[in-house]
Amino acid sequence: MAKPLSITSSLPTFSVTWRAYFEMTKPKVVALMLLTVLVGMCLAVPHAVPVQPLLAGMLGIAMMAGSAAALNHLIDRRIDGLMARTYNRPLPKGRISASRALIFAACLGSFGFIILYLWVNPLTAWLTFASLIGYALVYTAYLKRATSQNIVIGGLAGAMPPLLGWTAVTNELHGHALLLVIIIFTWTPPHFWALAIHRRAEYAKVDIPMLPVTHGIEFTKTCILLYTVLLAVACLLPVLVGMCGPAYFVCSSLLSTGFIYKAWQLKYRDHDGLAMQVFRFSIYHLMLLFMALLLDHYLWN
Ligand code: HEM
Ligand SMILES: CC(C)=CCC/C(C)=C/CC/C(C)=C/COP(=O)(O)OP(=O)(O)O
Repeated sequence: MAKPLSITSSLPTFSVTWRAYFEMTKPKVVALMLLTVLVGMCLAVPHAVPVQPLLAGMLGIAMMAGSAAALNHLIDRRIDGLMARTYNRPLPKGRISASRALIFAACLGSFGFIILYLWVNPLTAWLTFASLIGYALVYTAYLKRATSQNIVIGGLAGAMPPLLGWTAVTNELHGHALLLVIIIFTWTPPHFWALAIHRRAEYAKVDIPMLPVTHGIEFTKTCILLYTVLLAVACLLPVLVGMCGPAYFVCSSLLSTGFIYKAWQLKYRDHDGLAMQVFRFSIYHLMLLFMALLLDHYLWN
């Protein structure tokens, strides 16, 4: 006898599949990027951000960043399947096929581009497209496997969001927006290398030339410390050019001191789990720094 049709039995499968697609967009990373987009938008104008570039800009940039992340999952599916941190991802686990992942990334990226092109401006659409190519193709498909400076050079794509927010509102490139890009660019190496120290053996196993694999852990710790000092200088630039006021100066100085202290500990007073503490600290550092930019902007103006 034929089984009765059940609508409820297909529901969990549907939600599991959509969760897998959502996971491919690296939602937490994109969420922090969107904060930096929002800050770029707010700092671009002295008054309130107009609603259309705000909503269409955030949506279009989120879709294109999510598309870039899904392409990263697609291109890296073989090595992801071999590393403990990533083996459970949708593609290596077979929860989504490669062809579906490609269609998903293509649709998400194309719709994001169209939204930006039609409802924001072509400059922002093309700059976001360049960031997508920079991350998904230049970094993931080439640099990641080619050089230990992979994340330094590739970091430029991830650093672009505040500039994208700025151009979404003004349709112009501005030096102040570039300072925000420089901050994220110098933040990326200590952010990632702290994690790479913890995951060194896994990267070595799959032949990915991350700095701790090619140059050793001590050298990487020195680089992290030097980059946190460079980041502290980069964080002062908005104050030096008169873009930010005392509230930002105080907050950013505290955050810089904390990050340098953590990096110094990692180099000279390391203990179990400290590398991952530094990685987590980096995420709070960037989040609080951009919130401080926002707070300062509305106090200062
Ligand atoms: C080339 C540049 C970058 C590299 C190589 C990189 C690398 C990574 C890696 C490997 C993780 C995963 C850690 C894990 O699975 O436990 C991670 C997590 C994270 N990254 Fe980055 N990152 C970069 C740029 C950025 C940027 C620009 C942002 C935001 C503006 C960002 C925000 C985050 C956040 C929020 C997490 C935590 C995600 C979670 O808990 O699921 N990263 N990053
Ligand atoms: C359009 C636009 C703004 C694009 C930015 C795209 C984007 C989501 C960048 C995030 C950077 C990131 C998480 C890199 C880690 O990749 P990985 O392959 O080294 O790390 P994994 O092993 O965790 O995948």
